[in-house]
Amino acid sequence: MSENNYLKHEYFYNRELSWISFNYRVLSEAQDNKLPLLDRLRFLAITASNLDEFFMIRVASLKDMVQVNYTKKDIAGMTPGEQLSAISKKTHELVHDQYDVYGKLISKLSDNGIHLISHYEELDDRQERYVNEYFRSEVYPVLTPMAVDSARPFPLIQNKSLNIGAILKFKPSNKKDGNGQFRELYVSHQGKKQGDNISDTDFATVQVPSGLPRFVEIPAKNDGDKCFILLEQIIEKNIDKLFVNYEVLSAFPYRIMRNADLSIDEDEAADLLIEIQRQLKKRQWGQAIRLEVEDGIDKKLLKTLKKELNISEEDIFKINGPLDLTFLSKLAGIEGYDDLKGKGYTPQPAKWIDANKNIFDQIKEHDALLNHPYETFEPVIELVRQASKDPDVLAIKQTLYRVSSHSPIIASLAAAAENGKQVTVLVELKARFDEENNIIWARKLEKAGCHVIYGLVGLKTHSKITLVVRREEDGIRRYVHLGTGNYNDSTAKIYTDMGLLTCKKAIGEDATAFFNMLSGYSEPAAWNKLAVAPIWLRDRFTEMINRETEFAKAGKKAFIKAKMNSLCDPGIIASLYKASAAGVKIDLVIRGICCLKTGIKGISDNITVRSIVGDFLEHSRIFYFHNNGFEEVYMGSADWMPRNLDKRVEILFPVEDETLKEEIIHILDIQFADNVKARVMQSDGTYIIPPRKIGQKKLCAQQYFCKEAIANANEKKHQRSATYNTSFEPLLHIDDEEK
Ligand SMILES: Nc1ncnc2c1ncn2[C@@H]1O[C@H](COP(=O)(O)OP(=O)(O)OP(=O)(O)O)[C@@H](O)[C@H]1O
Repeated sequence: MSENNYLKHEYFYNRELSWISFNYRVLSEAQDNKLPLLDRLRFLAITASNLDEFFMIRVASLKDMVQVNYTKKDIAGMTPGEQLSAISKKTHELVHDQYDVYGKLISKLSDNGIHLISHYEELDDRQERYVNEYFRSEVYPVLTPMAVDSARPFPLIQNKSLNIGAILKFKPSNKKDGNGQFRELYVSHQGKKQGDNISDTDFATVQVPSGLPRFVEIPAKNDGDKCFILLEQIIEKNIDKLFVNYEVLSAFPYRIMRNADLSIDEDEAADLLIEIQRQLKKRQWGQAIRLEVEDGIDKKLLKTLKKELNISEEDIFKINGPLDLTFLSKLAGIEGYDDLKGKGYTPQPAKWIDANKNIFDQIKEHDALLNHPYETFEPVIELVRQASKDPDVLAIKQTLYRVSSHSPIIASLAAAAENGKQVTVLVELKARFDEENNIIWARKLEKAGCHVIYGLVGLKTHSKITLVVRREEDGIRRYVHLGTGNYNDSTAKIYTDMGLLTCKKAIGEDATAFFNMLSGYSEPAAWNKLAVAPIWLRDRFTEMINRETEFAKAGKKAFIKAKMNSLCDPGIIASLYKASAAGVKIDLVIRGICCLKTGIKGISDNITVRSIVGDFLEHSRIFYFHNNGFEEVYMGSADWMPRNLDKRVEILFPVEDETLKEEIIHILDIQFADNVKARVMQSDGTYIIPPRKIGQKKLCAQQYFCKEAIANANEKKHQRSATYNTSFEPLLHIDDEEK
């Protein structure tokens, strides 16, 4: 059967619904009462920010399709309209479940002495005085109350902003608050008289300032407790002070989400930077696609919002709790309360690289594998830092996608340029939601004398590669770092990513060709080792999958193992189905979206899919092909998604050193053995905790790797000290008591 026979709608899950199922897996972490309370709060916040992004990008894009009457079905056979209906139903359920969890967590927090005021009526006199004073001194000066009437149009409400809408009634001549002369003047200027419809009730809105802390600590009722109130509650309580001469009939918070997708026509944009900056301004005012309001909101207020924001019923979310739960991530970091938090983890010294030694000597001796965040990101920072100072280094080239705000890598690159080295930085400006930040440091690098290039027009450069060219006794040597995650030292502490440090000639030559391709558009005749998207990578993956199919057909052992964030490429999935049908065993760890269905008779019975959601964000992309016993292991920046394979510049690189290869296979195998955080996809698309056989121990892959990294670091320490016995028992299992 050809691949096309595997492209039937019934063989695929819709990607958006699969994503919602992923966010449910994150939510189930927030529901897990074995986890520390504040960690659960953090997971709940993640589900909220994930959902925001989902609406702004995916839902917005489907809305665009519906608007232009695009009715083409997706791979699962759903039109954009059908997808939107299904998404609306599922996200309403998800939000309901989020707030169910929220209620439970808040009540548990309260049991532990951390109280979050849910309505200002709960305040006692002392707290009320505190809140009113806080409003007067900190909040009031920042607010901009905006009245809406026939002469003043509905203001542009910012994307993701939290606002308070109010229905007001004019109170003429209230001596205490002024006598209403200004209002009368205004009314008369409109040619209206007192008592005309404008003076009856008005709508007004005020933005909850995003620059002020979302939650404010106030005196607690009991000694030793902590008590917080949300900023919108403080404003709601004092809203009459914003609208003197009015009676506030009702006031409720609301939040809107707008279409934030940037579809920059890069072919036409003369200057990419200017275009992005222009788009950034525009983003604020995209079409409203979601309105969140408090359950119980005044009907008249809701009607006004609905009309003015031009939003349909299914896009309105009535919420039983505070809007925008992303504030919980900050609350989860509250000082003290260590008993309510996880133990935390400090990335350990890397197994293969000693921070105190010359990094080039070490890479020359042996390729090095880095396993973040279990091992520190320091060797990557150190590579660029030492290169910036090393008199023998001639050039540094690096792709940068998302960096931390005070990136030591940026500082080293700038220092290298100032030290007279050729520094070329390929900056990907279009990393979603990060554009403004990216422009700032790109300019900083340019000022320092780096060649900053902005990638290929129309193709996002998602690869993570660094090349250091060094003059050595026997000639020029190229040192390369290749990774699965961004050069971001902050996220490297919480995202699981892998890296390879090597000075193998073949990879060094490819690295040079890669940068020349990006800066000079010169296409190499052939690559030694790397497979690069968008031209070569899809074919390479397909060939390697098909090769396993052929081995299986020939009655040989055939095995594919892969780990990635998302799998939704129809072509790759069809190749996997074909391979499975031929007898190839395929084990996949897919954290997020997975459009592949397991358990289809004769199609995917040999495929297993599991997802791991844990304290660290699973982010590495690893690929294993049995290759008739000549095992091949690859890592890279690309998921099996059309955007990665066809629209981005991505790199897949092999790990050829036998010891490192074994390490990676071991890393994959531990993830396949996880029976704590893993969830296994069932043939109906649900995910379940893998059942444990009697006597089988619990194994949590992330905890396992933490312990292994600690054990490796200890072993290294012991080796250095002559007084220590060097024998060491590697940790093999997590204790049964462990969560
Ligand atoms: N432990 C966790 N579990 C689940 N989700 C998490 C966790 N930690 C962070 N996140 C969420 O994951 C999001 C980032 O995931 P994503 O796969 O989009 O990463 P990325 O760096 O954008 O990927 P890419 O390499 O494709 O650019 C964050 O915005 C955050 O909301």
